[in-house]
Amino acid sequence: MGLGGKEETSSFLRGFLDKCGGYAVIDGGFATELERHGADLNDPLWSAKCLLSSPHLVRRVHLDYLDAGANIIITASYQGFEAKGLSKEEGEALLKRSVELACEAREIYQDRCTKDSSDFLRNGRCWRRPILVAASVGSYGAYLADGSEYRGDYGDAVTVETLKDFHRRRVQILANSGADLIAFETIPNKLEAKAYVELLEEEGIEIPAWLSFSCKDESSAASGDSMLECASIADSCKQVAAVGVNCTAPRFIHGLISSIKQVTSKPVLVYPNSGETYDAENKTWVKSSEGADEDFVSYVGKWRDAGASLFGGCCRTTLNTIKAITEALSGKTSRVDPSNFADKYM
Ligand SMILES: C[S+](C)CC[C@H](N)C(=O)O
Ligand SMILES: N[C@@H](CCS)C(=O)O
Ligand SMILES: [Zn+2]
Repeated sequence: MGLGGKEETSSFLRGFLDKCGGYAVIDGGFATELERHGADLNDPLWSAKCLLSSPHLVRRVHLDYLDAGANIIITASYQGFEAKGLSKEEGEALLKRSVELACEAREIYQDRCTKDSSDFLRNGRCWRRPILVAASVGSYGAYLADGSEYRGDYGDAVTVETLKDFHRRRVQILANSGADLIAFETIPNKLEAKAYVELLEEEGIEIPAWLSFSCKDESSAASGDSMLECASIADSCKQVAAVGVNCTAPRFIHGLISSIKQVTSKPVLVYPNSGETYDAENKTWVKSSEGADEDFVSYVGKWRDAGASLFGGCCRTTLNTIKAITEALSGKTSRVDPSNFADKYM
């Protein structure tokens, strides 16, 4: 979906949201769905393991989220691959493959809509609409595989320069992979936000990006850095098309949207997790002392009223979460009527 420069980059997501009827649906927990299909992700590569062992499953999960109503599917490139038993070349090929698989799923979905419009009429599964592929870049903490994407405690030895160097190659590759945007996900601190913004500028990245933070309460990123500061850093960069929060307990989302809205007019995205806590040692999720709130969909209307415009789910959310979000938004917005979408957008 080529863009013609930074001016277009900044308005790209707004145009997309207009086409979606004002609000867009992001997919749900990707690894969670892989595990539901039997994938064992107890591996340093985590969900990226399936790019090697079961690419058909990666494509299938993307397709399932499209069937659930997603407008944006996020690639399986979340976990950094360096020094995880792969050569540099193998790691780079895997990054490209992650985008190809998502693009293939989109193509299959769109072909199915074209060829079998009766499918749409029969069960509402297939409905032509704008769909973007977002290339995931998980934080440095994700790569460390010790749960530090939920703490942001990288230590004094890690600087903005360290982080830029760590992320540079992955960002260059994903920017030229055919993805529509880069999803910087689960960012736990302002240091990494600064590194991403500088990297986007230094490398002259021409596809848009979003910056999405993991947070520990209603007003702070996981490290304790203020959300106001984190979102201001994101706001300062032209290539950043949206700012938001992911893999965070639903109970904090409303306050976080208010903080973000105070410092930016860019679109706000939210894709919370189930409210459980990640146990990095065993690579499992445990009930939080405050309880899980899997069924957060009833809050989507309130989050929309607070100013968010992109909604999805992160870890431990499922196809049902995304179906319910799609339903909640289509009941309340001017999302395009599927029956005349083709005339307008295809
Ligand atoms: C979003 S977390 C559940 C991803 C996995 C983590 N980086 C790990 O390797 O343990
Ligand atoms: N896109 C990633 C985010 C993990 S926090 C996933 O859904 O697995
Ligand atoms: Zn998550």
